[in-house]
Amino acid sequence: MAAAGPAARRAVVRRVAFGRHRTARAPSPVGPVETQEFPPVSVTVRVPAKVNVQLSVGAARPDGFHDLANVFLAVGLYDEVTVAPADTLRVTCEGPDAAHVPLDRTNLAARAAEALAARYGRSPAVHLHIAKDIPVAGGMAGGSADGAGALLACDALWGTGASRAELLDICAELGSDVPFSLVGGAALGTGRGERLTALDVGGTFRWVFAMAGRGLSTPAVFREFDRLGAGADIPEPVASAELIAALAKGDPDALAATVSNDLQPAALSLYPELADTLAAGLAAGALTALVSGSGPTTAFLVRDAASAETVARSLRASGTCRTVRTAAAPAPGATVLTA
Ligand SMILES: C[C@](O)(CO)[C@H](O)COP(=O)(O)OP(=O)(O)OC[C@H]1O[C@@H](n2ccc(N)nc2=O)[C@H](O)[C@@H]1O
Ligand SMILES: Nc1ncnc2c1ncn2[C@@H]1O[C@H](COP(=O)(O)OP(=O)(O)OP(=O)(O)O)[C@@H](O)[C@H]1O
Repeated sequence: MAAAGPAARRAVVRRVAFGRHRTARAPSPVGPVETQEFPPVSVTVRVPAKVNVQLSVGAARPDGFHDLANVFLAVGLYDEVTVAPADTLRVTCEGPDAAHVPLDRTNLAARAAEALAARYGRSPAVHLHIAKDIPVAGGMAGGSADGAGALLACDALWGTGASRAELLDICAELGSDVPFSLVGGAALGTGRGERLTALDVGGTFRWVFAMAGRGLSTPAVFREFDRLGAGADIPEPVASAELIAALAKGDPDALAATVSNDLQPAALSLYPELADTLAAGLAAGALTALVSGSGPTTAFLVRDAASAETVARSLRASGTCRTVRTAAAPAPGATVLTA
């Protein structure tokens, strides 16, 4: 599953090095030709979005975070992060939501470059360009994807050779969702979601996503979860064995029967119109409908590609959302693209 695994990473980086970078040939009339590799000119990494098929949330911890049983599934909607040497660290972004993406050092891609540079005692001066297709503030880990993508791209550009464990450590410092953006596939996240155990997926799951008219702030949704649950006894979050079995079987009906999201009531409380989107997708034949993570993107699991088209068409016609996309899962994690 992990396209970002050490062996895979070495392989792709080598592909980039051989495919794209200048190789100097020293003139040598006799004897073997000497070759010398130059560092890459730029590196592009593709990173998937996620949907949470189970999101069980415990009580607020003293540090303000919540313990989770968080079953992530990477889906085939992608951002691409390109990194190239520059005089100073700067970020640019293109895509339908680009206007909502911060271009200063609060951008998760910039923070990732700074974190890796600090660890290796080097300058973080790079130009990071984000081609953004994942909705912003949509509950699909778009910023996290850019953080993981920038980290892997800088690692390849600078030839730092950081281990997978080191990269995952930096990811966890950047945000709870960032480690999963690096590894992709499917995984159970415990702790605040950053401690990952890979899960088997036995087939392709088809999804339709409805993007909402505005975003929701993740901290605000967790706060609303706390407000709605105030005074109640909040159980420890536990992963569902039935759901993990459904993923392993690749069975969409079984998965539809077991998905859950404890943040959904909080997201609906802050954005009540999402109930109309969920109802429209269900009426069109989706096997199940849920808010993706902290929302407000809504996710519809369907049986096959034909059903995805039907549900997508109905959602577009319903007037209850901004845009509609279809995607398959699982998707690989952050991957260096061939030069
Ligand atoms: C809702 C999810 O997307 C589900 O995968 C994640 O739990 C959120 O992950 P994220 O966006 O990477 O969030 P972080 O950047 O780590 O945290 C942002 C804020 O969300 C809240 N937060 C996040 C994760 C968590 N387990 N408990 C929390 O209460 C905290 O208020 C935190 O300050
Ligand atoms: N590279 C980035 N892309 C988008 N937003 C970013 C980025 N870096 C920082 N941000 C900030 O993070 C906020 C949340 O954006 P993001 O798209 O990651 O939300 P999300 O998908 O709901 O996150 P999650 O699903 O991980 O909770 C944005 O409103 C923006 O201020």
